[in-house]
Amino acid sequence: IVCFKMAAWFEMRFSFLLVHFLVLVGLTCAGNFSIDYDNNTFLKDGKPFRYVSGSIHYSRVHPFYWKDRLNKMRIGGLNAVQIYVPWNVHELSPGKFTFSGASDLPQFLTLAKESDLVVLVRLGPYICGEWEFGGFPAWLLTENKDMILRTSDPSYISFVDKWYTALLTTLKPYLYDNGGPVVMVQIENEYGSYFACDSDYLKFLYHKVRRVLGDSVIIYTTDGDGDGYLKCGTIQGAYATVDFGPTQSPLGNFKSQRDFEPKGPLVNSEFYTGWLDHWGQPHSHYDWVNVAKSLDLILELGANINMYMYEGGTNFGYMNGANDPPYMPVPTSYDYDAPLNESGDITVKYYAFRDIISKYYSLPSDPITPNTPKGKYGPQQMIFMSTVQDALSILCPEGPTMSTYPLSMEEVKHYYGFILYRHKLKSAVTNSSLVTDGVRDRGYVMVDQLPQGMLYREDTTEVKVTGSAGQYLDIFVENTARVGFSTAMNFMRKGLIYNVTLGGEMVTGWEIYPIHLENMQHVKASRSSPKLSSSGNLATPSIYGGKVNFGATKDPPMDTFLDMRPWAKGQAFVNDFNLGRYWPQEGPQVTLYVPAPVFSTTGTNQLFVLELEYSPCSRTNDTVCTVNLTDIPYIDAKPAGRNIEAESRGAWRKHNVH
Ligand SMILES: CCCC/N=C1\SC[C@@H]2[C@H](O)[C@H](O)[C@@H](O)CN12
Repeated sequence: IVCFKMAAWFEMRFSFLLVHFLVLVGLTCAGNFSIDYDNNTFLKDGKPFRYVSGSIHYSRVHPFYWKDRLNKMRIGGLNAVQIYVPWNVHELSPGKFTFSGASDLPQFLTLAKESDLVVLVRLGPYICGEWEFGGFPAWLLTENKDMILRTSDPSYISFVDKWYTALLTTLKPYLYDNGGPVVMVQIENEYGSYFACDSDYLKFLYHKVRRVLGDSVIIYTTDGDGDGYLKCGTIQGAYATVDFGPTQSPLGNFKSQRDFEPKGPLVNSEFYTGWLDHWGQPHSHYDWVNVAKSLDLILELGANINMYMYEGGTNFGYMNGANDPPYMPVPTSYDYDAPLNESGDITVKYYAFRDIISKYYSLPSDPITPNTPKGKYGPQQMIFMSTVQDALSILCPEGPTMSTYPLSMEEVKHYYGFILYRHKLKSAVTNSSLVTDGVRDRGYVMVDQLPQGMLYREDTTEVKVTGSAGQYLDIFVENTARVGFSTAMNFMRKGLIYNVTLGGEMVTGWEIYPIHLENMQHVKASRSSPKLSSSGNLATPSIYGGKVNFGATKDPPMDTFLDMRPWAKGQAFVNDFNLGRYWPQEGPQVTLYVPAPVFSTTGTNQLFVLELEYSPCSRTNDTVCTVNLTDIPYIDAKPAGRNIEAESRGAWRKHNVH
């Protein structure tokens, strides 16, 4: 308003100066964020500025809670947040872009600005982040299964170009120079850790951003703190930053940044406050004292810092990622042992880091926001509804694709979750070997819905099968995640990706059923029952449902945690919201976070579960057919027994963490 009145006053008196004045006013009203190389600092509106930032991923927090988390981050003493833009939540199919609902990036940026936080946007197109396929949409693999990701491969670049145009035009109004919160944008992600080292690719990304966003926004890169990483991860014109975890000598960690940026602000773009988990591994935990001391040392240097993660959140649905080798999917919880835990609650790290920050900056006067209340709703009655096979007309309304040989999920354009491969036996088999090393990633083998055994990509490629001619041989495959790191990313097809033999003969003639679990709510209770394998530890993958019982309370539904013990492994929904995967017997995650906003406050609420292996339910005794809604999260169970695979996973962690 001030700017407008000033412009109007000038127009009445010196219209010939108006053009010049408006330009001046425009610059004055908009912000300006730049690098002062002589004084090794950022400048925000001409004044030295050091950011104390935290990573939060909008795709991992229910939109209802975005404001709550951002406000807690501000009160925690932060003046900035860093986000990833996952391509696969914004372009669900080629050319169809969405920035709404849980993918409403403009809304998230608006809320960040309202919380007086500037935003560092990590554009991708690759984001790593233990997110499904590192953020890449899986349909890229349908377009060209030989595409070499993260290179100047023309088939890859053509899709990146279209995606970047949609993203950058959406982002432009939110640049700091245009009055928004976005002060810096990152291209790619730890590119120096990738085998390709394709500078033409980085140049393409850099110039694309410059063409759309203009010359003033700071473009940056992030790499591990080693010259070997920055050698291929940096590009002329983009400010090079590094990432490293708790350290007693941060100046040493910053040396590699100084080797590439002799002048300019020190920046640690990922200061690890905790670490990622893998199914079957102990929950990662970083001691808060050690992390706080290191935070203090970094702030004492005057360096800029982004704490990764500050709010980890949840891999809802099928969006968890995986690492390889060996293949190791990450759980639904992305708690990361972060200062704000998965459900946004304050932890000891929050208090500790806030105290450290208060040595350097005065804290907001607001009181620390209380944690959201949690509902302890107790046991929830479930009932068997149907086996997957008996519900195919609902779960796969489009019907099967017929094929001589198995087709991958990408070839039938079904990218996430589950798919059923069916073959009608031409002759009887008795204890015959079914063999394939093409299952991606877990396959449940059945004949006439009777479980025969399980296939797993890492160690089980054979199952003994018995059946009669005319019976259906079914292989129900779970895609447990596409790897989001290393060269392995380029070999990420899912479902059955190689042929199958039975008794030494090639199996030909398949019906292929993509499974749409979001249709579970329409499945009618069937009269059949799941069949139990001879070993007793596998039952026909089946769907169970139950009406949520909140008890006598009149209060609106609260955040709660779904404890699936003693069920084995599967996928859980509340109404049509896909909470994610559960696997309590594998651990370390046992409970699934259920954000309150997924419950209806007016109608009834339903729980739906696809159980893959074994449920406690039986026709004769439904008192045991329950799941539990508790008020306490449990994500650090000790995986049972010696697990060679888990130990080798530990090797990955040692090998890969720089
Ligand atoms: C040498 C590469 C190590 C892999 N980098 C990791 S493991 C945990 C974190 C997140 O994935 C983050 O998205 C990466 O940028 C850095 N990082």
